[in-house]
Amino acid sequence: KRGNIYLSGAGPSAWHEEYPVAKGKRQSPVDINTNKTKFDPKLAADPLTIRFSDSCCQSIVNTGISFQVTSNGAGCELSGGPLDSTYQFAQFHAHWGAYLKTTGSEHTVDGVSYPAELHLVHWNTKYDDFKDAVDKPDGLAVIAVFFKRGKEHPGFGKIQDLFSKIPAKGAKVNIDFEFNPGLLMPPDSENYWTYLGSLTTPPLYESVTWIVMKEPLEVSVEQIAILRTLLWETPNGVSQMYNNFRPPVPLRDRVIRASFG
Ligand SMILES: CC#CCNS(=O)(=O)c1cc(S(N)(=O)=O)ccc1C(=O)O
Ligand SMILES: [Zn+2]
Repeated sequence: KRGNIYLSGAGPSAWHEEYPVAKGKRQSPVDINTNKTKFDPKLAADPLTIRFSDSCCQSIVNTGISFQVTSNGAGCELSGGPLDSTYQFAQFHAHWGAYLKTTGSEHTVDGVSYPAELHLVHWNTKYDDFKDAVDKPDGLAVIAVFFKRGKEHPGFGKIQDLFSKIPAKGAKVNIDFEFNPGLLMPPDSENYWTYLGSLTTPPLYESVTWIVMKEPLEVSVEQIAILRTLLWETPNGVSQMYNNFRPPVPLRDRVIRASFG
């Protein structure tokens, strides 16, 4: 089915046909070559301030390419570090791979993938709203958190319990319990890499300041499998959602800065 951007045609490698910016100068994701990152003491001097609240997540929707927990952003703001203004939390979603595969994340570290990657999307409050910010060069800031297999993460499990209620594209349910997205930050969220990039799905706007946490978050192997119980449309009908990630693209003329030495 044409609707599936990862499975229709040649997938991500064909996106440039409809979205020429796919071959642009500040596309995402990228491989983070830790020998070429540059420690920037300014990032440590003005620490990234990540504020979330218990009441900021309203609903969860199946977007057809991932789940998306949406927020009105109340009390959830991001500032400091590489950011010159305050960004407000809008939604989080994830990307993941296939059964028994090690791929799944979008960013890689020294060529190594994680099984999944969480994205917490924020928009620059200098603009009127998300829609106004989404295509501006400083419009969005996305925190990326790698998932690695380990101990169970009960907090994320509460979100995954809702997956069975959103079986198809467009399905949406309210979140009627308190969920603080701060639970999804790794224990140490001072160490991150940052670079100027883009959305990793069409329309691929070059509007994202990426903040990639160095430390992954542990979730259980069962929780990684539960991601694949979400459903999406494919050329062969409705099936399990997996491999909804764009592989890394060339870094071009960019340097990835590190908040740590
Ligand atoms: C118009 C437009 C737009 C972008 N929307 S998004 O920032 O929520 C987003 C961001 C990303 S990502 N992977 O770049 O953070 C992926 C998917 C989405 C989405 O629409 O579902
Ligand atoms: Zn994403």
